[in-house]
Amino acid sequence: MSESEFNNSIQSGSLKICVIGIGRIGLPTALSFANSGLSTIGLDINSELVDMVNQGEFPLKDEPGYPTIFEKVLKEKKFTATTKIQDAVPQSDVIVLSLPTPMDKQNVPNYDALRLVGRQLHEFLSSGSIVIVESTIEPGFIENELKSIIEGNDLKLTAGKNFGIGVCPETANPGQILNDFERLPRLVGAIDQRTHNIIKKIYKHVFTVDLISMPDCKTANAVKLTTNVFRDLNIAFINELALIFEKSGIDIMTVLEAAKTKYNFQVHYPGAGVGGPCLPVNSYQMINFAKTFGFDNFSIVETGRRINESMPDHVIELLKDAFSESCTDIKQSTILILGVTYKPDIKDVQLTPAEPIISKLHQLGSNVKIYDPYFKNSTLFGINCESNLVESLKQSDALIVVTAHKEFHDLEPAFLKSTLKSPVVIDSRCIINQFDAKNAGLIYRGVGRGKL
Ligand SMILES: NC(=O)c1ccc[n+]([C@@H]2O[C@H](COP(=O)([O-])OP(=O)(O)OC[C@H]3O[C@@H](n4cnc5c(N)ncnc54)[C@H](O)[C@@H]3O)[C@@H](O)[C@H]2O)c1
Ligand SMILES: CC(=O)N[C@@H]1[C@@H](OP(=O)(O)OP(=O)(O)OC[C@H]2O[C@@H](n3ccc(=O)[nH]c3=O)[C@H](O)[C@@H]2O)O[C@H](CO)[C@@H](O)[C@@H]1O
Repeated sequence: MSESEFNNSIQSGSLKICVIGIGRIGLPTALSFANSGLSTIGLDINSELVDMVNQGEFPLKDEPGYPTIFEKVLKEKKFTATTKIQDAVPQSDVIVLSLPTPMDKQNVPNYDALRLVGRQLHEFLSSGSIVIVESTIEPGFIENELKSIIEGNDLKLTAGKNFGIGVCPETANPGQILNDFERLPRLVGAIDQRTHNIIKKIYKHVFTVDLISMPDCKTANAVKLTTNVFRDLNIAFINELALIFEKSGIDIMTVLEAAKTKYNFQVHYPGAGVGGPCLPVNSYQMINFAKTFGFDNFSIVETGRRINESMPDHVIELLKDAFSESCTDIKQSTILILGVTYKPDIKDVQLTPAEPIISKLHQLGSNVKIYDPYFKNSTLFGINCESNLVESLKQSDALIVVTAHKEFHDLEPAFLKSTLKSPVVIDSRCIINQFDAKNAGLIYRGVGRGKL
């Protein structure tokens, strides 16, 4: 299709969209496309997910606004899902890739899903189509790998000639994706100007947010990584500062609240570690990217990762210190983990720091309980999660706040003192007032807080 034909098909609503990967990001993306009036097919290898969606059950309960949009586009028959790429891709004009880009156990980024789908697109992509990669990838992956995979060796497809490829990196934040889709600017990069212009027209039609033109795909992907690695590093700085302040009797939260008054201080908070599918992975993507240019040691990013990955150990050290004060033997003790998701108020445990904390407690011979409002009556990390907070506290020798869900902010020290078997509280997110904790008779340790 020519640029003007794409424009006409957007306005007439005849443009056909296929979103490949309808997970946390891809499903809301597909629904937003459908909600803009464009018929959209969601493609996924997870047949249970596809069946669930086609039966009208929305899987992302923690994404406000989307259950309503989901019902609307299903009723309008603007959205369906399938596992069959051969049914979805040939009839689509625009293919959006929202595929996972995880890392392996050695922290090496894994782009196999994109490579596999790239080979399938070589087989099923219709001439004149546009491929838009929303997944978070290293700069250059499109230009140096994916483009050639889709082109293949039979000259059937040539990028810039009979198909276009570009990127619009994801910027949404789990738990508030709709809000972010309606608010946050999006980056657009492509292999040629025509594709760039078409992608901008499509995203302006669907998301109505500011679109920031980048000179090419790799620059757009570089911006995406830069912003998240910047965040990972800043958190590492505050985490290491927290260790120093603990020894010097300075309260990190008091420092941060005051520092926030400086106009150019961007506040970050200490914690049990940095989890999620973004920040840890994006830092290792950046490290991997640097290696391709001979920077075998992107030292500041690697140091930041080491600090953030050491925080679960620090939480365990705080527990050991508190147990030495309460003369509790960590072996055979029962420890309650409060909050197990990687960040507050969403149901997602990807790379959560709770996992290494739990594993280390088991190695020390402790019995671990989990209470998380998003995982009641579930089994996580081999543990049957608790469904009743009070009962869990009564059976526990210590409490570790790992993830500060909204509902934990009201926990009163006196209540904890009266319910815990022994009054030990490790607060990795500093949500409990340490003076109130002391006055209530708790043996309290907070990340970044000296002993009172
Ligand atoms: N989750 C976030 O907060 C977030 C934020 C910004 C960017 N991103 C990026 O967006 C991309 C997608 O992340 P996500 O969180 O939505 O992942 P996800 O795991 O929630 O969803 C990915 C989906 O792709 C499907 N899939 C995997 N291989 C497939 C294949 N070969 N064909 C079809 N479907 C396949 C999976 O079944 C899954 O449903 C990643 O690159 C991630 O880095 C995620
Ligand atoms: C599109 C995209 O890529 N969006 C990202 C997404 O990132 P995300 O979903 O991974 O969430 P994050 O908030 O970054 O948290 C990650 C981990 O870091 C811990 N943390 C956080 C802040 C802090 O001060 N101290 C901490 O210790 C926290 O507990 C958690 O484990 O949303 C962020 C806005 O929320 C965005 O900025 C960020 O670009």
